[in-house]
Amino acid sequence: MTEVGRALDAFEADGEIGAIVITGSERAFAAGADIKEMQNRTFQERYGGNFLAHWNRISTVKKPVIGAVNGFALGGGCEWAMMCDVIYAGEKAQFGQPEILLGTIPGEILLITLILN
Ligand SMILES: CC(C)(O)CC(=O)SCCNC(=O)CCNC(=O)[C@H](O)C(C)(C)COP(=O)(O)OP(=O)(O)OC[C@H]1O[C@@H](n2cnc3c(N)ncnc32)[C@H](O)[C@@H]1OP(=O)(O)O
Repeated sequence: MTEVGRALDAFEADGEIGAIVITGSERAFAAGADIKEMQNRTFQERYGGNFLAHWNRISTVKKPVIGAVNGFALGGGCEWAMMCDVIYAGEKAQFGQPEILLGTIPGEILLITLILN
C-alpha cells in the first residue's frame, strides 16, 4: 500500500497526467488486505499500528481516478473500487465484502475515513 500511495502522490504531482487508471489482472482487481499479515495481530496492534494507513489515498487524489475492474474486488479491494470516481467493470467483475467471515468490520476503510472527516 505504501508503494501505491507513493505512485498516486507522483501521478498527482505530475502535470502531464490528467487522469489515473487503477487495474489488476483478469483474475482479480484486488482480493483485499493481506489476511496472512492480519491474522496474528491483535486489535490494538492493528489500530495502534495504523494498519490501514494509505488505504484511503485513492479517495483524496485530486485527479479523476478510474477503476478498471475484472475478477475479484473483495474487502479492501471492493472499497478501493468504490473510492474511484468511475468504475469500469468487466463481465467477470465480482464485488463483495467477505471479511465479515473473518470477524472484521466490512467497509472498515470507508468507515474510518467518514469518522475522521
Ligand atoms: C481492509 C479490511 C481489513 O478492512 C478488509 C479486508 O480487505 S479483509 C480481506 C477481504 N478479502 C477476503 O476475505 C478474500 C479472501 N480470499 C478469497 O475469498 C479467495 O481466496 C478468492 C475468492 C480471492 C480466490 O479464491 P480461489 O480462486 O479459490 O483461490 P484461493 O486458493 O482461495 O487463493 C489463492 C491464494 O491467494 C491467497 N489469498 C487470497 N486472498 C487473499 C488475501 N486477501 N490475503 C492473503 N492471501 C490471499 C490464498 O490464501 C491462496 O494462497 P495459497 O494458499 O495458495 O498460499
